[in-house]
Amino acid sequence: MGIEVAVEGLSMSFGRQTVWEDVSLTLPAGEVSVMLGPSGTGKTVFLKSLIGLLKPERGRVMVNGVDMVHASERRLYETRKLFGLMFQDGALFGSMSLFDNIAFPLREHTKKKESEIGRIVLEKLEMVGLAGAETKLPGEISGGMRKRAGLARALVLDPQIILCDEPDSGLDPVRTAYISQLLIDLNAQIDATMLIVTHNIDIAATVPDNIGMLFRRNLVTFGPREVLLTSEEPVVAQFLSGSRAGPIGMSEEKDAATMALEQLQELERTGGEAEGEAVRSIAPQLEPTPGLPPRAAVQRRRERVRSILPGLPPPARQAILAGFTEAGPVRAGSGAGPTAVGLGAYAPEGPGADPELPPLPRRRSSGEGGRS
Ligand SMILES: Nc1ncnc2c1ncn2[C@@H]1O[C@H](COP(=O)(O)OP(=O)(O)OP(=O)(O)O)[C@@H](O)[C@H]1O
Repeated sequence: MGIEVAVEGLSMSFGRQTVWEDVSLTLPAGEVSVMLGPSGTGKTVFLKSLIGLLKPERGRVMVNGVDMVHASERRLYETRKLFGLMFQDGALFGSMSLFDNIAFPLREHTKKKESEIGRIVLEKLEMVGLAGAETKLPGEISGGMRKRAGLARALVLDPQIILCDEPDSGLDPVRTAYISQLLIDLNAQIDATMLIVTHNIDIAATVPDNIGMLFRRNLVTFGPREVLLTSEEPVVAQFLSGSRAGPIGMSEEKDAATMALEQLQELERTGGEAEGEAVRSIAPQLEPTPGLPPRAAVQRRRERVRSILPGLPPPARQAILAGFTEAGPVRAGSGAGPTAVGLGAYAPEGPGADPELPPLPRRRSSGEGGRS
């Protein structure tokens, strides 16, 4: 099972520029969390701070008893092995084949024999739907395939925490739906704690168990997905509806006069109806592809959320309780949820299959799948 990541009072500045301050949250073990936020609010900086690549000036990041902010280089090096990091662009070495790129962490950090390395690399390539592409160079494949290769590389050391920086950037909506499904499938298979940084509302609405949002140097919210998805906070409502009316401007923030004028225009346009209400129905969460095991995190989360239910806002409470009584999450392609509309399940295998899209994951046993 994945490891919990506890962030306590974290503040980060570059010189006189405060990126965010006093951020506290816990990524629950084995659950999938998303961090949203407009451009430039410090999502990538947050991700890098978790793994100790950047040093916030205050606060702690506790992983397995190690504080990633203050630990010695030796302890950091050891603890980083628990992490798999998927960079925005895949961060592959252009002159190396996919095989060598994915084998790189194994050759650097382990003493495994080449035969064992080969077995692991091919297994991870298959997990991300890239079986057969091992001899390709990064320049010979699409952006979506490069992202999946980056994910395969993040998996080779069997991480217990996976950090994904904008897995959807540069991808069309169909490829984004595939990567969403892939992330849920991976969580089902390895039960790792996952944090995904993204602007993408479809990913946020359908993939994670928990969602947070950074804005104006603060963590606006972090908690069960239903809390943000039903939130009436103006910044959240604007972000979810993709509207220009609200506190988020072209350069992240707007002045008060511009906001007041926009609110007036919006009131005139809608005749006073609350902006964004139409998008407040919650899309069902994706579930693993049939044949994969159910996500172990689902049951753990249910118990965890039940224990904090009384302290949550009423709309979130209602949505959570409704979710408890419904049949459960859906898969991309089932027709439910914004990402799912019009998509098939995974691409077909065999002749004529789209080489850009992953094949159906290998089935573990015919009796598994679905949710108990
Ligand atoms: N190494 C660095 N040195 C100085 N400033 C930095 C550094 N890294 C990031 N920043 C600044 O920190 C701020 C947050 O950047 P970050 O890339 O984390 O934002 P983001 O929310 O991930 O944005 P986007 O969604 O556009 O990728 C930006 O103003 C950026 O210029």
